[in-house]
Amino acid sequence: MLKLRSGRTLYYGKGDVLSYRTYAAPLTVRPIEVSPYKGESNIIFAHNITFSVSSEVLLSSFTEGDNTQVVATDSMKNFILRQTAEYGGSTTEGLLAFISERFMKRYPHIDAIEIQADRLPFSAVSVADDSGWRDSQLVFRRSHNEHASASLKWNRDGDAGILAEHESALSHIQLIKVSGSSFYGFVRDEYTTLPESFDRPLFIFLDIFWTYEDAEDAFDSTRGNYVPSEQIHDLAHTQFHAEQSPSIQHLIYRIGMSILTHFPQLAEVRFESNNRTWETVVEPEQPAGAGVYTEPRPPYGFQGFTLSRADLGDGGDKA
Ligand SMILES: O=c1[nH]c(=O)c2[nH]c(=O)[nH]c2[nH]1
Repeated sequence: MLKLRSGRTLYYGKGDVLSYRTYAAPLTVRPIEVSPYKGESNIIFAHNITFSVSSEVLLSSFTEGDNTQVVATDSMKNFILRQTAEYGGSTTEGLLAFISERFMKRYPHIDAIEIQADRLPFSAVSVADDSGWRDSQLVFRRSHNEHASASLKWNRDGDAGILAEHESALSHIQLIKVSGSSFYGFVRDEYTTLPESFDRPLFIFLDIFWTYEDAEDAFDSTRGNYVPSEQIHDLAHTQFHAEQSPSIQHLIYRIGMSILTHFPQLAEVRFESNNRTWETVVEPEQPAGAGVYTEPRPPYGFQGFTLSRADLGDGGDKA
């Protein structure tokens, strides 16, 4: 939310700016051992962008209906789409920085910008030819699974914008582990009806957010330090798969330690999780036996947690 120096909230902008760019520069990333991900063709580089601006000189547009300094949100949409054609990089964060920097230059009366984008994921379909199965370079399917996103805030300093905040994210992860999770030892008192569970089918909704020590690493993948959401996802999978979790609280802590250990270029990692554990209808009689579950009834539980490099301590974590 953008504010004036006086502390007054003042902003306007455009949401749902849908931008389907084709043939952006391919992304290549440094591989990590727990992920097969090495990069992305970026043949489709698509985003849903939200853009807003703030400025002292816009006050009169609210108080007096004076539109002389108002860049129409329709023009903002056109600006975003046209600049997207000119972007030469390969990351969502880089695209948002490019648009913001150009906007600050073009409209010197704008003091601050907030820009956010959800990547619209498309994955190549598999096609067979004489040498076997390969990814089509022409046909893609829209994915409605988890997606990457990023947000940036800029404040004007002279001719340019100075980056005030940045965050990258992987949103709407939904993971179920059918066995190997427990929840016991919690406070038992007159309000407790929940039985202790030593092996529950743990279904979590999870959003993971991260910030870089130096945001240039997010903007410019050629520096070799870009952290792709796919590798973050694979680290989260690996941790969930490998460990017996005593709670979601501890699970997200362990995922966070693993992320900060693998990526020294990150300053912080943040989690928002939901507990969507299936309700048991028919208890399995033995491990890996037939059980039947149904959707849990509301309400749901949630957790939030932030880790920074200070949490790694000396020598880092062995996660
Ligand atoms: O992982 C969990 N953490 C909790 O704090 C909690 N509370 C609850 O009812 N179930 C769970 N599960």
